[in-house]
Amino acid sequence: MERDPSSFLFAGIQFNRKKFAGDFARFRDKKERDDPVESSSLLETGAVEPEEAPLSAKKRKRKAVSASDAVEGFSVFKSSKSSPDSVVEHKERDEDEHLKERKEMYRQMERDAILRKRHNIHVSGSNVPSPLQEFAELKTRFKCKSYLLRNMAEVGFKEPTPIQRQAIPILVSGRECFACAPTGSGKTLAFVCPMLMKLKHASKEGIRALILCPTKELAAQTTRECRNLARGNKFRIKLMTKALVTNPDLSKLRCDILISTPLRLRLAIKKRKMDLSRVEYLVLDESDKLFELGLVKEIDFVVKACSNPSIVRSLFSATLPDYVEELARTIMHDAVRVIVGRKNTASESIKQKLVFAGSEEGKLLALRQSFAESLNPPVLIFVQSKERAKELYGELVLDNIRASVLHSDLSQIQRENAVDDFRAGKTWVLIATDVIARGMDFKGVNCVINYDFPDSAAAYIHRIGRSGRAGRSGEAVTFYTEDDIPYLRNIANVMTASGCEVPSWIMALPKKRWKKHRPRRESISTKPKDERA
Ligand SMILES: Nc1ncnc2c1ncn2[C@@H]1O[C@H](COP(=O)(O)OP(=O)(O)OP(=O)(O)O)[C@@H](O)[C@H]1O
Repeated sequence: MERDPSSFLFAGIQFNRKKFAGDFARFRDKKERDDPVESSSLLETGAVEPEEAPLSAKKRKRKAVSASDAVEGFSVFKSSKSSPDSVVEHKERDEDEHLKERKEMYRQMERDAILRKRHNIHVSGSNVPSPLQEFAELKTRFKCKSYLLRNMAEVGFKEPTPIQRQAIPILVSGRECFACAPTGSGKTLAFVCPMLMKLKHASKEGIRALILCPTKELAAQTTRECRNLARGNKFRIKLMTKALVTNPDLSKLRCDILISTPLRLRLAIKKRKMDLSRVEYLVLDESDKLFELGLVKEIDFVVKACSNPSIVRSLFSATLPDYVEELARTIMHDAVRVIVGRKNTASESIKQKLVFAGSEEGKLLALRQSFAESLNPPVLIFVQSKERAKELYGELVLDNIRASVLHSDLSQIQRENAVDDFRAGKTWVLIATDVIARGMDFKGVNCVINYDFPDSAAAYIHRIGRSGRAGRSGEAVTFYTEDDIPYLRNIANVMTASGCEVPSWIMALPKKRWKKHRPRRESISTKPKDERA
């Protein structure tokens, strides 16, 4: 028997149209009267529709529903939850909303990608929060309090730096993050700002946030910066000083933010039973240095002591070796990785130069010549040991150069004075060991001189990063002798990566796996060799 082509809707049902012709006609008439759109269109469509078809069918359905708006009692019907039509309508609206949301999400992702590209921000991780276009978004998107925006504006922060654009939304959203961005690019604000936002207001609930820094100088500087940004709020921000560590009541310490070096913190936990179980926010600043100092156990101890399950941890540095990333992944949960520019490169605003000085005597001559001819203070000079810092200081004082010196043999007060005098412009030259190579923010250092060749590429990047900060230009001069030539290539690679020219013979040197390079050097002195002590 030939099948009636109009009966496909009833496929699988044995329906004798001839026998029930009268009922069929009545049914058909009624359906067409009640629902003209639906009846004709549905009957015309095939059983299998193309991909877009459900949408158009939905639109048609909506039209049909709107036709019934005129039906008496419709409003009661509409409000009835049990009505199947209302359920369908809700479902459709939800689907529409969902579709709109998805479209908006894709548009936002596109905008985020453009912004990240413009600022050289690279991210990896799931659902990374959108970067900031401007600081004002902190208020609209994250309800940042006015005092913080005011304080940032007062210190002259007009727009966020790349690391701030990305790291702040990540941390404020409660996500963990490890970040690598050039020296002087504003990483401190990138972790202090979200910390203040998350803490909201002062509270006496134990220690709520903790920042670990590799040196006392950097811890003091970070404390000052936190206090400046928190002005107008009653946050209690404490620096872990020697006096505080020896305080017998340390176990009862209540503060919103504590800033410490790992060793002092370990002492405080072990000897004074300091409680870190309420810490909501942990930052490891200069994280690679913290791990490099042989402090992996200490850091692990601190991370475990911060046992609050909702803690947000973050790692920041201008250099992030792979092993630190791996460590970060082991301690962090669903962290976002943020890299600004290229990983482990120097700031592009620094003009870098290599100078062959031949011998130790040659270095002193070259330095004196530079002072006589071209050096523009403030100048920061790095040497490889405290003994050499003292020797060079002795020489420069003879030349009537207004210099100060900073090394680990000095008392804390003497170290602070050396930094303060240099900051205040009372001294023009600061001679130092690597103790201040990391994180120290001396505004307007014109030139960094690596009097002694740095002992690693990371040390080089951080040392020269004391100049050329916050978008200013700077200069870095690195002296080298015969002993340093095997290690030149590693520095040259950093230089070329940040756009500086390097003689081709240096680039042709063999690559060398770099362990610490700290050769024995002749003492710094203009005295004849047989007269030296
Ligand atoms: N948004 C901003 N606009 C202008 N200046 C800023 C901004 N954020 C920070 N700064 C300034 O930039 C300088 C460098 O900032 P910061 O010390 O945080 O750099 P950093 O990235 O931590 O550097 P390092 O790797 O050497 O530790 C500081 O003087 C700081 O006040």
